[in-house]
Amino acid sequence: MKVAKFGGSSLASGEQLRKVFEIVVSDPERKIVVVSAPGKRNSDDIKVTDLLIEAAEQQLRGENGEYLIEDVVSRYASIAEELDISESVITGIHENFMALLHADQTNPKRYLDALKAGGEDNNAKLVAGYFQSLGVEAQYINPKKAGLIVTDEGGFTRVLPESYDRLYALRDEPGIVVFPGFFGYTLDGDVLTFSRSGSDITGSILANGVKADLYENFTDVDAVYAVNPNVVSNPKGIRELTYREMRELSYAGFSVFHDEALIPAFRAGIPVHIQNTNNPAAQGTRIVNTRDNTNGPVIGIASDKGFCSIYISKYLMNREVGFGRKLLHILEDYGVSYEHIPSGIDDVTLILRQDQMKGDAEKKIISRIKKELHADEVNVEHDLALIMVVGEGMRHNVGTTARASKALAEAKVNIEMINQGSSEVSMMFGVKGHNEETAIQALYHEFF
Ligand SMILES: Nc1ncnc2c1ncn2[C@@H]1O[C@H](COP(=O)(O)OP(=O)(O)O)[C@@H](O)[C@H]1O
Ligand SMILES: N[C@@H](CC(=O)OP(=O)(O)O)C(=O)O
Repeated sequence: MKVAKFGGSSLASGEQLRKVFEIVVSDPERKIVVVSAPGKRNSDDIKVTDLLIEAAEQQLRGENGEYLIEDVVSRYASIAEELDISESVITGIHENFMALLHADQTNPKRYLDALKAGGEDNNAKLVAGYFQSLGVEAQYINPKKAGLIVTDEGGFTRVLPESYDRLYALRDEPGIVVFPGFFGYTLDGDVLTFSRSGSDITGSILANGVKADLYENFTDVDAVYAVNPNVVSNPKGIRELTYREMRELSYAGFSVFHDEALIPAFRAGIPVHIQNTNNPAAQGTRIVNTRDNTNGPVIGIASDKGFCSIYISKYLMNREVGFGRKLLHILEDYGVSYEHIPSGIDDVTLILRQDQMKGDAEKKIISRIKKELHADEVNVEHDLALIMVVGEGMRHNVGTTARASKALAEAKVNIEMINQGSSEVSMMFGVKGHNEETAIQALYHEFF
């Protein structure tokens, strides 16, 4: 049995849905179909999810977001029209979105999540209706009915482990199950969405729950490429990646697959296959536990912007018991998490996502570090990009760091920090945000 997830780009128009249908029915093993909300039809388009977020925010500001809901509904209507799906389906979708828009706003986060989730929920109904109209046994199944139970952990949606056992029963449903991605229900019956692009997570949870043989993730590229194809043209496609490599690369910026979507499939030993809806004959990329051929030290290079670093220096920091704890406690007081902590004898650097520093949080954090920890020096650097060079082969190859540093030096990119850390499959370089693309191109040409 296979779980097939289709992303927003695969569901943006009637023409795309036709391709999805052909793919699903061409393999009887494709039993569970997870869908996102309609995505962009071209590069200037807006995703349905973004329209829904804007509509919710307008309502919460006391403005009227109804015109945005009309835009959203017209997206479903044009798909339905292209595919000759009964108008009553669109009437139902319109009513549902209007009810969500005018729902109780006492808890703004819950209100926003419910409206956002409507994008995938209504799309699953539309896709199931389309499959039925072509004479195929298919049904929409709601995550609450299926038992996809989630919880809110400090603002992050996490699946509850008991969901997996409940979801197993989906195996026995008749025909094809069309399941909306991106959200689940709390034990109290509230809708909670995963983070953006979270339908990949739903697909992985379902693959684990039904103990699928394969989790197929259909998108709009022939493969996961060694670098972001928007930064280097025609980059090398990757045939096989390990879970660990993909986890590092998706965390560090490969937006093609959500970084939280690997763990459920990985825990159940289910391989993930990333494929192209627009070219299903292409080989795609398989994500597996181990791969035989390491093909040189590096398999991919990812990057992400929007980081800052706090450098703290204090003579004899290494001898001071509790220094790290006190430092991290200050961050905790402001609800700030860290990404990396490279350290030396007398110094430590905290690398954080800059957007967490709301209001005067940064000022307060710095002043407390200075006062409470009696630091000799505290410096903040903004607008950093982190570049992750990843590959299982790195463990067996000598000189990879030297090659990377040389390539960056030749491209005149100053390395702000290096962290080889405890991960055996990656090394990280911090560079100024404006050097990100130059750095990626230089590293790509060095290793590929
Ligand atoms: N290394 C990479 N390999 C392939 N695609 C990548 C990579 N890095 C970023 N991308 C981008 O990810 C996009 C696919 O992800 P996404 O837009 O979320 O698709 P979907 O609509 O299927 O969810 C590609 O079109 C590509 O622009
Ligand atoms: N529609 C949601 C969830 C999702 O997974 O979408 P996509 O498959 O288009 O990345 C979002 O835009 O975040």
